[in-house]
Amino acid sequence: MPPAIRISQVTKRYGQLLALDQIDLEIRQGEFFGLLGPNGAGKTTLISSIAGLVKPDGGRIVVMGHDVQSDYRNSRRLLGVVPQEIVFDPFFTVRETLQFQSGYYGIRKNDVWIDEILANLDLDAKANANMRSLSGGMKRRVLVAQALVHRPPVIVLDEPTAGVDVELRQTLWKFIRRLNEDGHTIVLTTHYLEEAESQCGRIAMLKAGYLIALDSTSALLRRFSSHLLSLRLRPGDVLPERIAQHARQNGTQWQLQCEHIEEVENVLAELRAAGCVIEDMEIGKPDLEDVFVKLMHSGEVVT
Ligand SMILES: Nc1ncnc2c1ncn2[C@@H]1O[C@H](COP(=O)(O)OP(=O)(O)OP(=O)(O)O)[C@@H](O)[C@H]1O
Repeated sequence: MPPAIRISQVTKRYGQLLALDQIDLEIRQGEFFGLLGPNGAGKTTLISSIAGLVKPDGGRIVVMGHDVQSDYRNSRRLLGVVPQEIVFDPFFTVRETLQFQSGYYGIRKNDVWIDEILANLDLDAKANANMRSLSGGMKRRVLVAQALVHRPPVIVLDEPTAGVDVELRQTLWKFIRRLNEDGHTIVLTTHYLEEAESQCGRIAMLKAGYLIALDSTSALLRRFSSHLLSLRLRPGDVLPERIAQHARQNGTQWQLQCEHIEEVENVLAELRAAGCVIEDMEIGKPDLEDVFVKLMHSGEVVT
C-alpha cells in the first residue's frame, strides 16, 4: 500500500526567501495528520505543492503512488483540497457550483453524493441560493463541499475553521471524522491547536520552512508538555525549601511546573513528610500549545 502522500526533499524558494527547505514527510493512508506552524512557516506552500499548484524547486511529491508533477491528472483526482482563501463564482448557485466541480472531474449525475455532502455540511437549505448571497462561513462550507465532490481518498484542509462559528466547527469535524473512519486520509492545517490535539493522530511542525517536529500527538505531549501543579496550603503552613525554590506564589496559591506526573507525586510526598496540609489542589493538563510554544522558541528539532 503506497503512502497517501510522500514528500521527498522538497525545497521551494520565492526569490531570496526559502519557503520550504528539504522537507521529507510521509503521510500514511488512513491517518488524520496535522501540519502546524506559525504564520509564514510554509504550510500553505507545502499544501499547494501537494496539490500541484506550486512547483517546488527541488524534490518530489507523490500522492497515492502518483507523482504530482509527471502524473498530475491522476494525483489530483485522488486529492481533495480545501483552500484557505475563499474563491467562488458569483453567478452560480451552491448546487450548480458543485455540479460544475463534478464535471471538472468528468463525473456526471453526481446529485446523490452532492445531496449527502450538502446535508452533512448543513447546506441543504442553501442548495439553490446564489453563492453571492452566502455568509463567509457558508461560503467556507461550500469550499469543503467542492473538495469532496469527486470522493477523493486524500483530503487536505488548509485552515478549514478560520472564521467559522462553533456550530459549523462541530458539524464539520463530525463529517471529517466520519470520512476518516471510512478510510479517507485527512491532512489538516490549523492555528487552533486544541483542534489539532483532539483530531490528529500525528503532527508535523514547520518553522520558517524547516520541519522541526514529527511525531504522534501523544508522544509530543508526553515529551514537551509539563503539568502545572497548583496548591493551596493550610494557613500558616510553609513550603519546604527545596520546593519553594521552584514554586511561584500567586495569592494564596503556589504553582509548580512539573515535567512528569511522577514529579507531582514526589512533591506531594515531600509536603506530607513536612507536615503540610493541602486545602486545595489542581493539576493542569498538558496541551499542544505548550509543545508548540516550546518548540518554536527552542532550537530543538524532533523528527
Ligand atoms: N507567491 C509568493 N511569493 C512570494 N512569497 C511567498 C509567496 N507565497 C508565500 N510566500 C512566502 O513564503 C513563506 C511561507 O508562506 P506560507 O503561506 O506557505 O506560510 P503559512 O505557514 O501557510 O502561513 P499562514 O499560517 O500565515 O497561512 C512566507 O514568508 C510567505 O510570505
